[in-house]
Amino acid sequence: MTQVAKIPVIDIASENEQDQVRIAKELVEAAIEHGFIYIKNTGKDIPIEAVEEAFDLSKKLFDSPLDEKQKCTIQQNNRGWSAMQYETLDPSNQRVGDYKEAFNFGEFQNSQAQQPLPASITPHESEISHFRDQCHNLCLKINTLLGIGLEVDPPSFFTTAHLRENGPSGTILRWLYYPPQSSTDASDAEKDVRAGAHSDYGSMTLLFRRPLLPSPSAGSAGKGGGDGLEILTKQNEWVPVPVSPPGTESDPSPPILLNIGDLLSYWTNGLLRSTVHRVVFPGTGGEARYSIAFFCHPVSSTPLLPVPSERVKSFVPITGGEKNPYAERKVLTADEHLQMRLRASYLTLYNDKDIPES
Ligand SMILES: O=C(O)CCC(=O)C(=O)O
Ligand SMILES: [Fe+2]
Repeated sequence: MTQVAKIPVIDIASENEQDQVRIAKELVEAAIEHGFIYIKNTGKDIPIEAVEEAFDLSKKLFDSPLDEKQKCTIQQNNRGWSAMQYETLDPSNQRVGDYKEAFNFGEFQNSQAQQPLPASITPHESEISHFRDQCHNLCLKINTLLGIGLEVDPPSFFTTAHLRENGPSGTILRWLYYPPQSSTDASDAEKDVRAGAHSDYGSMTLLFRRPLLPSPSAGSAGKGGGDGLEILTKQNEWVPVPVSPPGTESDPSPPILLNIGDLLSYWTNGLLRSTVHRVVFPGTGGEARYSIAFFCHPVSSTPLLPVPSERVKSFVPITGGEKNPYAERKVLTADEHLQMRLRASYLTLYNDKDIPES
C-alpha cells in the first residue's frame, strides 16, 4: 500500500482566546514538523461556492484561444500567463519544462486587475479580485496565529508585515492547468513531471485542489481530481498528499492545503519548515488537473531581520543533510528574496543582462 503524508488537519475556527492559543500552538508545531498543514474548509473563511466559482473561471481562462492568452504573457513583474513548459521549477534535474500552464494575478485596485486579462474572464474581474481578497484575509489570520504560537513580540508582527495598506507585495493568485498526460509528449512519467521539485518562495501558500469528481473517464479511484502532489519527507522519500485526508471526506469541500514558503523559513532561521514538493503524472492517460495557489508575500520593503521570538532566537538550525539553504542569515528585503528565486525558474524571461550588480 502506498504510504501517504501524515499531515495534520487543523480547524482554525476558535471559540475563545484560550482556544485560539491552543490552535496557534498546534499550527506552529505542524509548521515546524511538516511545513504542510491541512486547514479544514468549512466555508467560514472562504465560501465553498467561491472556490468552485474560481475553478470554473480557471477552466474558462485556460480554454481561451491561444492568442488571447499570449496577449497576457507573463512579464518580469511575475504577472500573466505562463505557457506550457515555460517554467522549470527544478532546472538542475528536469530535461524539459513543467507540463502545465499557469496564470498569475497580481494586486487588483478597486477590483480591477492591473494587468491584461483574456477576454473570457474580463467580465468576472470583480469576483476574481474578491476571491484574492478572501485568500489574503485567510493568510492574515494564519499569520496572526503563527505570531501567537511563536510568542512573537508583538504577536501581530507577521500580520502587520503583510497588510496591503503598508505597501505593494509580491503576493500572487495563481491558477494552474495541467493537461492530460496523453495529450503531452511526456514520454517518461518517471522523468517528466507536471511541476518539478521545489519549495515555494513566499511566506506561505494556500493550495486548493478539486475533490474527486465522478467522471466516466476518471478511471479507478485516485485518478482525476487533484491528486499528484507529493512532498519530500525528512527520510528523503516522496509521498502523496491526498486531496481529502481521512476525517475530511464528508466536509463540504476538501481542506485548503497550507504550506510554509522559503521566505518564512528564512525569516524564522529555519525553524518553520519549507518542504520540497512536486506534482507528478498519475500514470498513463490521466485527467486534466486544475489547482489554485495563493502565494502570500510580505510587503516588498520588509527587511527580513530576525523575528522577535525567543523560540526563533533559541533555535539552532540543523546542519548537514537537512540544512535549509535559506536559513543562512543575510539581511534581504522580501522583494530581493523573491527576485532571487524567480530568476532561477524562468530561464528565458530573465536574462543575464538584467541581473543587477551586487
Ligand atoms: O498544483 C499543485 O498541486 C501544486 C502547485 C505548486 O506546488 C506550485 O505552483 O507551487
Ligand atoms: Fe509549490
